Amino acid sequence: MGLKSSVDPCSRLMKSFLHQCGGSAVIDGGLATELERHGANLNDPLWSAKCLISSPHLITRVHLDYLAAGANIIISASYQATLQGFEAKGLSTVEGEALLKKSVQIACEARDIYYDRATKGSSWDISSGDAITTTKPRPILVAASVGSYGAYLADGSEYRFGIYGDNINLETLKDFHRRRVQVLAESGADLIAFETIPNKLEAKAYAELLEEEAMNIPAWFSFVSKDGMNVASGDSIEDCALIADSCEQVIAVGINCTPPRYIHGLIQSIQRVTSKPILVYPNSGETYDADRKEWVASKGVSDVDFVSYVGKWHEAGASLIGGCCRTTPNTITAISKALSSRSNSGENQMETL
Ligand code: MET
Ligand SMILES: [Zn+2]
Repeated sequence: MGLKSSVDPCSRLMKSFLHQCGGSAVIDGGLATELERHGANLNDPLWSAKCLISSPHLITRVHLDYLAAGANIIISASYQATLQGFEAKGLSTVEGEALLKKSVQIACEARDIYYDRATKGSSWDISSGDAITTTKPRPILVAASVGSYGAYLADGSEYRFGIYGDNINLETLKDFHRRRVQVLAESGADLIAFETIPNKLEAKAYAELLEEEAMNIPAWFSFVSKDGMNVASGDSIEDCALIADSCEQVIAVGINCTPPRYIHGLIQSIQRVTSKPILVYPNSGETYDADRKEWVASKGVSDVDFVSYVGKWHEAGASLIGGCCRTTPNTITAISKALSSRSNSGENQMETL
């Protein structure tokens, strides 16, 4: 199923998707860190997008693992895939654009494979030899990832400072992102996931691009915070969420790659300024050392701890919940179970959607 329609407003479509999911939807977990766990070496300016060239089969495998774990939304491997980054590797614009599209194709193919397996089920009609459909497939969306300008810089800017200096302004950011977003908007994805947005300026650049280029695709805006009150640059989360709120194509607003302990307060702040659905997909709580390009394990939370937050986040108003860096298919299985047990026990808040 898709979210695109020229008739219905984007927001109504998101609400209907959530309704079909039983009131809340499961986002997948960390993609890049899961690729690494499977042996990929992502110590490269392209990070997970390196696998688009070197090991696309691994990306398929991780998407399939997240689908098996219960994800309703899988996010493509384009977080750090930029035309500028591909060019620095000696690739042409045509080749770069093909790789962007490939990231979405891989996710769509994984969904097809998953649906195919799920609809066939495991039973067979002995007399005819036909497969008997035993499972009703759940709705699954493919989100095309767009990482921030800081992600392209590949120095952890989006976390560390969140601001890009005097040379970067609204127009520079729009110019930087324009073609990539246009290509992804035409790639067959159901929505664009603007991830790890570290400041107001970049949110504004995305909102203006979506409107000015009349891109016919819904989007979500997801911010990153290091203190539970502001986004990484120090801009307030409310100001950022307001920009998302005023953009018609934005179907959900939230937070990703932020420690679980900050999420509850951030949901409350976002809720004060928007009635759009709220999404959260925190990281494991570990810290990323951008100089050494590795995660420092000391402050992480276990899957059990992570999942103990899920009910609270849902109660506070988040209707799309998943995981970001260093979360795994196990985390997503646990989130999926936690959300469906809430929905089965009648605790989900359908009336608020
Ligand atoms: N969707 C991206 C990933 O999981 C988000 C990365 S946040 C630094 O790889
Ligand atoms: Zn992350």
